[in-house]
Amino acid sequence: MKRVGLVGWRGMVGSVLMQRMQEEKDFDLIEPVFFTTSQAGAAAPNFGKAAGTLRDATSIDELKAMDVIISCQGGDYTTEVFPKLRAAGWTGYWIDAASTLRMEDDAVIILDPVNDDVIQNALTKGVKNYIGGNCTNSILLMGVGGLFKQGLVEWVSSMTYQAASGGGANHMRELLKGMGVVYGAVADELATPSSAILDIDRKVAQTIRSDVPTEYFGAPLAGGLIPWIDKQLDNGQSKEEWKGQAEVNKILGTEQTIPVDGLCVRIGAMRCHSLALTLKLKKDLPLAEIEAIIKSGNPWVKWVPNDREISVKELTPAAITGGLEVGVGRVRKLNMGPEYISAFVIGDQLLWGAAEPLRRMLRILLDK
Ligand SMILES: NC(=O)C1=CN([C@@H]2O[C@H](COP(=O)(O)OP(=O)(O)OC[C@H]3O[C@@H](n4cnc5c(N)ncnc54)[C@H](OP(=O)(O)O)[C@@H]3O)[C@@H](O)[C@H]2O)C=CC1
Ligand SMILES: N[C@@H](CC(=O)OP(=O)(O)O)C(=O)O
Repeated sequence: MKRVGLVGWRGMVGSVLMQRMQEEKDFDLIEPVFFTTSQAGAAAPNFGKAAGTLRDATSIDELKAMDVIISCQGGDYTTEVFPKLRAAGWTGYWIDAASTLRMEDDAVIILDPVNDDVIQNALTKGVKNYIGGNCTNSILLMGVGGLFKQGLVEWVSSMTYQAASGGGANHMRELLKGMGVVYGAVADELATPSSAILDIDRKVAQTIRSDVPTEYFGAPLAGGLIPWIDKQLDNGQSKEEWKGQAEVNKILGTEQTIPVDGLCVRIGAMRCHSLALTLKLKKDLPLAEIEAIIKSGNPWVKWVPNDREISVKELTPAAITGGLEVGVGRVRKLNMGPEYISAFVIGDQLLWGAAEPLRRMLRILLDK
């Protein structure tokens, strides 16, 4: 049985991973060893299998004893520990949620329903580093990967609506606190049907400007949005926007770069990222054929017909959150010409966007 080191298991991505591993009975197939950066020596969690005590996640000797390590601990941890571990001669498999190693030549970005061929090819070549993609890109490809796989996409513009969870647990809390602060400021007026809506609006605007907490997001998110995610690059893109083209092409293993660009925006959803896409296809295909190709992309595509009633019910964070289905809808031809189509893609960014590709990579290794 393979010894699998789990680092970052109690964080947000890690907790979702543990939940999925229990659901899929992955613990039956491995000897889990739990690591920590803060509580070494304390009792390890029991996810259906006793695992002794927590090991020190910075101990290269302890880590070296693992066949596989899955890290959801974050980029700083990877930067600190991974090079030391390899330098110490460790040849096990490293599976990671953090972006640190994604673009390295000796690493593969994993999203097996889309790029199993790339993963299998890398395994054959002896590649040992398998890194989860950026959540937005993974959801984009889980949604409309079928069109990419058939070589039909000339370019895609992706305008995103990204959930608070992309920042982490504290960001989700800040969003909820902010919602509470806004509501609290006008609770009395709301309880009084005769109160003037413009007075309520003025009070809400003032509250958002001055009282909504901004410690983690740096700007008020409740009742608003933030049109920038991640660092600023010299070319005017945000780092999140830069990842689009870089990662999508690496995931697909394209020989000729497919342009991917757009604006990434944080909105007040909890854990569903959405993308409004404009795709330029290489040819004018009937909508029915486009639908069939998108549906054939993978079994988790949830096709939503371009119908008002169904879209507002099925293509929303409320409908999609907590599940593995990736909603794809609002697909129609655009005024720009017959090769231009729109699509709205929505997925739970903690599942396909973070934990699930890591879990499935472990399974691929166990089945090898
Ligand atoms: N958030 C996301 O949507 C995505 C995140 N990722 C990547 O995954 C990595 C981890 O992200 P995320 O899970 O959000 O990070 P978290 O901040 O939730 O967890 C990271 C670590 O913080 C420590 N920690 C300290 N206090 C607590 C606490 N009260 N509860 C739980 N853990 C605590 C834990 O380490 P210890 O047990 O050692 O103390 C934990 O493993 C990052 O590199 C991120 O880039 C990738 C894709 C999407
Ligand atoms: N940056 C993403 C979340 C994330 O962790 O991305 P990455 O794994 O590329 O750092 C967001 O904020 O929604």
